[in-house]
Amino acid sequence: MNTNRSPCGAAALRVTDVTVRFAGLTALDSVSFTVEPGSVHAVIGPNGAGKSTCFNVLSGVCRANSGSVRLGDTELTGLPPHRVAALGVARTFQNLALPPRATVADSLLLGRHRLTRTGFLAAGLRLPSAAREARAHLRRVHEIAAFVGLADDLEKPAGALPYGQQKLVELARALCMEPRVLLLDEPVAGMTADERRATAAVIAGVRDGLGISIVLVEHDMGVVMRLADAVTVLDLGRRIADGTPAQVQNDPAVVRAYLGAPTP
Ligand SMILES: Nc1ncnc2c1ncn2[C@@H]1O[C@H](COP(=O)(O)OP(=O)(O)OP(=O)(O)O)[C@@H](O)[C@H]1O
Repeated sequence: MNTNRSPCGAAALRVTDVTVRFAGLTALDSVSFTVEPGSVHAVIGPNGAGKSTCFNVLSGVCRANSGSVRLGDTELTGLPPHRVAALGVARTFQNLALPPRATVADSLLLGRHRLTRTGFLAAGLRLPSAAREARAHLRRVHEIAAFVGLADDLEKPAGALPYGQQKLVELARALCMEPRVLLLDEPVAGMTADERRATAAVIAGVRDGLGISIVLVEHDMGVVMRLADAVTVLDLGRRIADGTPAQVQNDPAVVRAYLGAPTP
């Protein structure tokens, strides 16, 4: 697969002092962390820690009350989701969001939509430029499907695939947007052990082979500890630890947050 397609090269994703309040509840309290280019950065924490809220801020679904999110020199703060996606931050969803009857190929082509230059008039008139562009997108869809291991499933309805493969279709669709940063919301939730292993290998391949930065919200600590280069731990909306998997695993504040032990 051509691995040199990220639009504007490597850039750090900087989250600075982000605060989100919902009617009196502070879901994120001045949270900061930096996702280094080409790394897997996990955001973990017990239930209600603020992980989904953080994810929603990064993807533009949720507006922060204060603080900023920047990708390299580009300000993402307050932009709507489609603008954030256009600037190179793609996301997958915790629950599958695939059109059930569409084939895998069509689902992946949906991911190419923002990169399509030909207007609907040229496409409708079947101009040669439109046909050339459509062929190039289809070629790329085939490359990405092969990269994630879905090459033999392109003509199947996405909704008929086993659950683990449907999640891979979602991941492949996000890759079809040629992102610089990929936000993965619980990518292995509900999977069998084999599916978890296969998906973890694909995620590592995306980082190592494509150089795309990945932000991972995941409850499966085995996957987090194996895959992540860095981990930010949230508890009750606050960042309580930040470091390598080994560092945060041994951090007393993290142990307390997960075990619910009282703070001395
Ligand atoms: N739209 C909302 N309105 C009001 N409160 C919200 C909203 N979204 C989240 N919250 C609250 O904000 C806090 C953080 O929630 P969030 O879903 O971000 O945590 P989480 O770490 O993703 O939890 P989980 O692991 O259970 O999914 C929780 O107390 C939650 O109830």
